[in-house]
Amino acid sequence: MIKVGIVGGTGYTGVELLRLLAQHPEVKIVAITSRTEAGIPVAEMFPSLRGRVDLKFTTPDEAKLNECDAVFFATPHGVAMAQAKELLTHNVKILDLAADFRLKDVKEFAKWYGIEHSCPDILAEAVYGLAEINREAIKKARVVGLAGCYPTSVQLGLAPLLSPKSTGGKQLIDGNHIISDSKSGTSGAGRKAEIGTLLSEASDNFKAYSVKGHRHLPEIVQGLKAIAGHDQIGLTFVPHLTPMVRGIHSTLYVRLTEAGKDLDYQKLYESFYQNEPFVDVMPSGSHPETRSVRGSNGIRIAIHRPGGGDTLVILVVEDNLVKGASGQGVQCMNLMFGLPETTGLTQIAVSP
Ligand SMILES: NC(=O)C1=CN([C@@H]2O[C@H](COP(=O)(O)OP(=O)(O)OC[C@H]3O[C@@H](n4cnc5c(N)ncnc54)[C@H](OP(=O)(O)O)[C@@H]3O)[C@@H](O)[C@H]2O)C=CC1
Ligand SMILES: CC(=O)N[C@@H](CCC(=O)OP(=O)(O)O)C(=O)O
Repeated sequence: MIKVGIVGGTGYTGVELLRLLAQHPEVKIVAITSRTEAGIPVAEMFPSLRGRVDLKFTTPDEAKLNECDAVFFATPHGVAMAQAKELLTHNVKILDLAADFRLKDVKEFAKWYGIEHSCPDILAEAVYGLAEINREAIKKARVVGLAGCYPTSVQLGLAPLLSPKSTGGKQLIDGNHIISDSKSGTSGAGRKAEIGTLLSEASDNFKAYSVKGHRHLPEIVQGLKAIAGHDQIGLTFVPHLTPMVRGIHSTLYVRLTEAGKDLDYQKLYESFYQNEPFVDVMPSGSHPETRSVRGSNGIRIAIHRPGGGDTLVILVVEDNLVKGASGQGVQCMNLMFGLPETTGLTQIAVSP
């Protein structure tokens, strides 16, 4: 059994990790931390875990994280990098749900996250945690910086149009003018008390935010450049807050080039994702719904070419807490420990 610790067990991604790992046949959860709830039984705080998780929250200092095989950080940005060195000296593998190990450029990290990176050497060896793109590197990684929630939907939605594996090196789209119109449920903002996510503020309401620049923009651009193998990427990314709890819906708009006008994009996507257990390319003309992935590690994609014109519209849905966070983490952990990638992740979505 893989001995797993979770730092930040009271947040939304932390409790989602508990839900998934408590059902994982190869995992034993041995430590779960909370500074504010230390000493409280996990199942008292989350009755959904009664009879399934028999642990109490401990402070991060008391938790025996060095004795784990893997530690998940479901914490704010900056926490994982402070503990990474110590854990690595004890051969503990690290999976960070925050952004400490995502952006490779430390100046960009400081600019967007407002903190200096404390371990650039570990950042240099860390692998970006998006299994469909980076599978082989994740298998060998000691540190994985799991992809962000919005970035997962945008990168997987665009990868077949940019990756030389499917384009054969041709520029099928104008990479400098990509638009991502993305919407998230309120759980994306975490469990902390904030006015914007109060029921009376967020329900019966809909708005864009961070149009000037969201911290996921550099992460998505970095990822798209890596997928494409060139730097000609320009992205307009506009996130929105929707009155739902879980789910992300990204609507992606791209302009086809002359070289890309005569292709069958349905076939291109189906072929690119044919062996991916968590990516469902829906039949042509579909309109995927967020509830079709709610609680599952699936991501559903549909391709449209309105009026047969030069604009391709790609619709992508995922559960931000599963494929956008904790499920992605378990998928990467499976790869790091040589397990079948779908182990513990075969839940069907809760729909309706
Ligand atoms: N919500 C989402 O959809 C997604 C979130 N993420 C990322 O995952 C991380 C966790 O997100 P989320 O679960 O939403 O956050 P929450 O705010 O819901 O939870 C944060 C957790 O971290 C703990 N924590 C806070 N500060 C510290 C600290 N300094 N040291 C140790 N533990 C700490 C908190 O417990 P306590 O204070 O009691 O210790 C709490 O359990 C964030 O970095 C977020 O950006 C990534 C993808 C999607
Ligand atoms: C709705 C909402 O507020 N979403 C969050 C993003 C989710 C998140 O936690 O970001 P990471 O994936 O980088 O960890 C936001 O826009 O800041």
